[in-house]
Amino acid sequence: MQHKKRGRPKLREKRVYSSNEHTYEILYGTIQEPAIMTKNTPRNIIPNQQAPPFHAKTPHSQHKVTIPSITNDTKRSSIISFVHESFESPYELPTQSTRATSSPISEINSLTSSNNTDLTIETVAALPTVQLSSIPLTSQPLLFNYSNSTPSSFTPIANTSHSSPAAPQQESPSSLTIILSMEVCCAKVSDDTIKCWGYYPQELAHRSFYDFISPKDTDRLARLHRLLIDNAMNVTKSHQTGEAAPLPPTERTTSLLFSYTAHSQLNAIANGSRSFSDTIHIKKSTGEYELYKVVVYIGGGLGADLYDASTLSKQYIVAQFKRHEYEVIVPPPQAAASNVAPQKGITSIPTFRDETPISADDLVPYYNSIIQPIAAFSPMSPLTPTSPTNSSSLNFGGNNALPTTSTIHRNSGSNLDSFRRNSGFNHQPSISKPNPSFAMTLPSASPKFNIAPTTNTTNSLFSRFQPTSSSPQPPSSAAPVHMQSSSMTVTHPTQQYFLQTSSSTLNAAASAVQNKSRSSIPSKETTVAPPDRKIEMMYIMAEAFTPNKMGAHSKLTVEEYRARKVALITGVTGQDGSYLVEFLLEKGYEVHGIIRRSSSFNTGRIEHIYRDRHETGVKFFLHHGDLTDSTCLVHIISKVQPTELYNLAAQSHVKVSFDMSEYTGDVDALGTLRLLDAIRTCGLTDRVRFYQASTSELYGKVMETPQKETTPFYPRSPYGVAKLYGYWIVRNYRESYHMFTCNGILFNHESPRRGRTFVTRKITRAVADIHLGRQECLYLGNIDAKRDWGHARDYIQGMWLMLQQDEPDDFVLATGKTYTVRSFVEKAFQKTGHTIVWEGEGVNEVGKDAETGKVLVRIDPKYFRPAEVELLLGDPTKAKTALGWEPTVTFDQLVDEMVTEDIKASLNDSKLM
Ligand SMILES: Nc1nc2c(ncn2[C@@H]2O[C@H](COP(=O)(O)OP(=O)(O)O[C@H]3O[C@H](CO)[C@@H](O)[C@H](O)[C@@H]3O)[C@@H](O)[C@H]2O)c(=O)[nH]1
Repeated sequence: MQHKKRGRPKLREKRVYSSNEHTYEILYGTIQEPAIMTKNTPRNIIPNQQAPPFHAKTPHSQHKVTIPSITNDTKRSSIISFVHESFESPYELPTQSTRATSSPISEINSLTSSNNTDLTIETVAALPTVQLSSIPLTSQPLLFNYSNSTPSSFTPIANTSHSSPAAPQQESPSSLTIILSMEVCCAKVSDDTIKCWGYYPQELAHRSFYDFISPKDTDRLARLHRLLIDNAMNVTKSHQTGEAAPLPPTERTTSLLFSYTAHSQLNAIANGSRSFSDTIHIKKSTGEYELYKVVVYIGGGLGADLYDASTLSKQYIVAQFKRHEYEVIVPPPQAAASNVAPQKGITSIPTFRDETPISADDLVPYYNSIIQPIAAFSPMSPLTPTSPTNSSSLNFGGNNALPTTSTIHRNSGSNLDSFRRNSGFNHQPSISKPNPSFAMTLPSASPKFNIAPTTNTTNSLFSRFQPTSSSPQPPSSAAPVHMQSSSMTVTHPTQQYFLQTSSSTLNAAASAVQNKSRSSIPSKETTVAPPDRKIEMMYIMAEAFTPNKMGAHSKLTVEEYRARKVALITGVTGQDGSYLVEFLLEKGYEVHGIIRRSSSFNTGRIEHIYRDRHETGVKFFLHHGDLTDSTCLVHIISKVQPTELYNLAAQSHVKVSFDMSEYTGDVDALGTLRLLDAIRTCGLTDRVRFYQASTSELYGKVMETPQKETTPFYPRSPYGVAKLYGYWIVRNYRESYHMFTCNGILFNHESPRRGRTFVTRKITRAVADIHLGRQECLYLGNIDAKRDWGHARDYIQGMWLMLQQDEPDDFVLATGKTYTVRSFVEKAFQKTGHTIVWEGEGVNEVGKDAETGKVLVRIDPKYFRPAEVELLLGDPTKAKTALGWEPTVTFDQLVDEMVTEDIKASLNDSKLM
């Protein structure tokens, strides 16, 4: 699933903010409402503070939280420190006002490490006073210790009317609700996102919500996510006796119902379930971040049954966001030092300190302590108690530490009770109140509760949740969920269809569709997913091309289509490609070439041909592409609509193929297949003639001499083997799909444009440089290998001829003469007046200048190949007979031309290639 790539972030990331949002540092604590010090407040580091294992629900009132401030902080650039933590939340979203008792920023800045000072933050929300433990200075944000001994010291303060510097008055709504899948992807999005965050709802739809929060808050969202999932699992576990609760499957929960069920109804369905809260920075469309309080709880419905683990994935997450409003008053520095002693009875929970690795298991006690069955007060639950407990008592039993997590396993079936027994953690966690706006009539039995029935029981279902008249937020769930016909087609992108289709295929489809006006794509094809998705997508692509070129050409007969004379060449920047471009342009073709993207210039051989496409009469075009990328191949072929396709691209160096065998196979073998498939995909099977650059390397350890079309193949390198695949897939597609595909089995063909790592060019360039005094010696490998060398320009014509025949076939192109590398060396040096005499044997053999005795040629075993092709000699009879093709350049002429050109190139220090 694409969105999963972004994935659930690691819990532990660096906490120091340093992005375009602000520069500040989060201090993790678990006061019920986040306490925030904002802009221009020096960064405060609150060490050794432990978050409470949960937060007991208390009535909303004003309380004071005392936080020690830290002194001598050298990182003055930090702007904001605040404390927030995932915690169980009341359903409502009370506006929070937080302030610290007065202390100017300058005073805080002047504090020293030996003069720790408490910073008191008072919150309007209901909170016990938190006494902080001692403060060994640390640069890491720590969690609070939380003591049950302090509730009596709650200090209500007068409500403050200070406005938040970080939350200026805005006209946009300050709250909104989003329905998320259980994988935290946006399933249904409030229209208010445009006003609040600047996004159209469609921009969020089906995307991971992680995309829209500050990267530094991903761990917070992850924790909320974890809490919800654990909660759901706990419920399931407790009702599936003897069975370990499995994790919900990671299938997306988006469904038709999200599309056709009102937001308010989805929201209301889950009303009353357990909720958790945190503060999270939302990344707005402007790139700015804004702090929101988010309350999340699990919604039901869509066929879900809370007590059936198999339906866990059909739950969804209701996320309510409210712009966080706060204010800060900094306490005087001298108020600090007294409240730093650690207190007995403090229960610490695992912290998220950067320096202390924490495992998921470390969190189990914490989760267990705060998680209650979400079914307890959920309308989904048949077990909702009739008189929920409101109270919350804390008794930490004097334990200062949680039990080892080895005894408590999230999924091991251990339960909260045993944990409490073992740990002395005798807390009866608070239980979310049911929303008072609901008067529920619950069944005595435990029927499965399906919010999304497929029958018209929907009405009766919702009749159980009639809102009271006094409800401040009457849910609209009284109205039935409007079910849609199951035959309805759906196109939203989270369908399994899309999940199971490779991204490259989808991309290909998308880019192809760009070439087609939407209206011309039959709606049937865009909305119905046939079994074979890839093929279907390809058909869509092929269909998509019709308005552009194929549309114009589709009415042409095959002959008329071919008369357009449009050639597409892969490997256009190579020796053969460059000659072929010239040849085809000469013949009146429109020529398109595919070039690989490269950070260095690789177009030296075609620069003299290329003209800007804005000039008039341009018939040569280049396209970026790669044989390893079928998407781009489909795209290019669809655009170019070639009549002839020449596949000259390859990793063509035999020696290199031993070092890069997989890549060679990918490009040379599968690349050929991709091209052929791309032609078919574009619906051009009977219109494109295909030339494959096969090679005499297929003969390898030759089975007969000379080699002809019928000689058995015996490749001797990864290159040869890959080319063998190419050869056979070309024949196979010819036979299977009646494509006009030809293999040109070309023996070595050289020219001044030959790459300098191939032996002929290596020799002629060295001869030129030695002749000009620019090089001392030429190092070679096996100089006794024999090759049938022709001139590339001759062979280009042979390629073209193959595609002009009535029937596709395979042809050998060769000179019928073979020479050793040694002979080539001698001939080349002869051109510059040096006669080579050979002395020694094997790797010690050297070639000396007969006149001066200077060693001009040496053997370097590094150029030996693991398996050598010793002899190649082609029989071009068939080509001569069927094509009328004959080589025109002799061996002597070839060497002469190459040496001459290399002397020129050396003189000019040409960067020809
Ligand atoms: N490249 C190279 N080859 C050397 C050297 N010394 C000796 N040789 C020998 O020279 C012969 C020719 O080598 P290359 O010029 O690299 O060509 P190739 O291996 O025959 O392959 C070329 O021709 C094929 C057609 O038969 C093509 O398919 C292939 O892509 C490539 O162009 C080989 O037997 C090789 O071992 C050296 O220093 N470099």
